[in-house]
Amino acid sequence: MTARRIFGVETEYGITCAPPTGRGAAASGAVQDGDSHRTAADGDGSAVVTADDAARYLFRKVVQWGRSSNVFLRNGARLYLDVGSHPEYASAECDDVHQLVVNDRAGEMILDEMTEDANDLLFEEGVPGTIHLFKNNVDSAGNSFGCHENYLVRRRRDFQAMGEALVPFFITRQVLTGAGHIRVRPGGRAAYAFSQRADQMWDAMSSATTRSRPIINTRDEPHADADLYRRMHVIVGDSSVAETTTMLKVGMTDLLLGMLEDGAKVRDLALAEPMRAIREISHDTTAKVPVELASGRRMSALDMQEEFYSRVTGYLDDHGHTAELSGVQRRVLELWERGLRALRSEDPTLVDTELDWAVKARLIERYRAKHTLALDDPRVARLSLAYHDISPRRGLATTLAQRGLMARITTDEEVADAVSTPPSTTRAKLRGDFVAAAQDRRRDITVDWVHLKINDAAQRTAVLKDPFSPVDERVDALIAALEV
Ligand SMILES: Nc1ncnc2c1ncn2[C@@H]1O[C@H](COP(=O)(O)OP(=O)(O)OP(=O)(O)O)[C@@H](O)[C@H]1O
Ligand SMILES: [Mg+2]
Repeated sequence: MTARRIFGVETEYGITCAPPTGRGAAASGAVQDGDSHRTAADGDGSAVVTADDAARYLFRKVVQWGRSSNVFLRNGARLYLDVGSHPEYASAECDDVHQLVVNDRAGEMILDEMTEDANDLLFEEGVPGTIHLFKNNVDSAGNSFGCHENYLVRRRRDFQAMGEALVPFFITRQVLTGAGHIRVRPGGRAAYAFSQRADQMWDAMSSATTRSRPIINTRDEPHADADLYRRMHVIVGDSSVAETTTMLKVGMTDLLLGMLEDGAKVRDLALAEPMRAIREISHDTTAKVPVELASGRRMSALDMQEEFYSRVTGYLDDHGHTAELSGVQRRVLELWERGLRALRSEDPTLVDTELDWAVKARLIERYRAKHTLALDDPRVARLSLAYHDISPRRGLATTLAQRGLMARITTDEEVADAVSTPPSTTRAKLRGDFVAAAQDRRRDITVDWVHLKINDAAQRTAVLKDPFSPVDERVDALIAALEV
């Protein structure tokens, strides 16, 4: 059996309040306002709601019931407003990639409902504008925000070495899992790139997040038994719109981690200049231009991803794991291989309903051809932004999926269910049940990834150091105490 692993994805969302033109952000020229102190203004100069204010409207109901803008939900996830006014949804702990995609999509649904409520509130108060939420990584002011992946790994002395083996993987996987980005080249001309996030990363590994923007954050905060585990906190990925891109991003990383945890070494793929390579690779949409390795060898991102793919599949075969792979793991490997083939044969149609960069490129190219537009035309920028708008009405993903232009692996029913139901196989189940019981009985509690506490005279607390366990008698007792 491939080892069971806990993982979770945190997504920060872009937020803006578009001026009221009645046409929605995609058509109205909305920009994302990342600067909370700036007041955006529409064409005739009338002020509209800042991103900061929009975030406050968004969280007003949450603050009413949770008395905080940092809450844990019935589905085990965390929802909060961090600095910089970017709403964040941190998925519940999952132990299966499909389950993770479902919990992540439930987060979009929760945030979309909050957006609709906030827009109703704006309307009621006579405030002009429509709030939009974007699952992307950069706003029009150039501010970057993240999508972090978390993987539980066993604690061992060579965590740093494992991280170093992963850096070239994370730098090159963007040719498969990048969200696609129209960037402005020096000199002002627009060009398509694989990743929104690549230009924003400054460090390979570091214990700080925002200041240095490392690929892997090495801060030691396992949210689990610290004697046994570490949490690999990956900062570098683009947020994914297509479910299949999330699936591949997390699934391929999980399989590679399994191989490394089992003792396999990947030392020969270290890059000479990782932070230069990450940008060059993002900008080279052929994925075939070589970059220099520490060994002096030159390989392209495509060569390197082919190498990672063949090492992972070779490892699985050699250790008899291939036959035991789950359905979603097989799907991950199949898409990984097909993505590589699409790049090698320069045929994006092989993946243009599944990998964000290809889905988006196709959308943009068709639109440009139909209206004879340059890549840097503002209408193309708005279309590209609307790809990330989470609203099923204003955003494009739902329509693309309905037209068969974007693949899905979940059903609407599964996602709707996961709005209020935690994953059943991990610690998230205990947290979700506890939160639900407290909400139903209007009891005051304090919760984080590890702790569940009833805020009464007795201050009963359960400490859940095992993220794999969905059952715990102490939590049953806590829930019983809530119910009396
Ligand atoms: N033991 C664990 N191993 C791996 N992932 C975990 C574990 N416990 C929780 N997670 C996941 O890690 C993520 C933590 O999200 P959170 O936003 O709280 O991150 P953080 O790094 O602790 O804090 P911050 O975002 O404030 O820096 C969640 O998606 C959660 O499901
Ligand atoms: Mg977070």
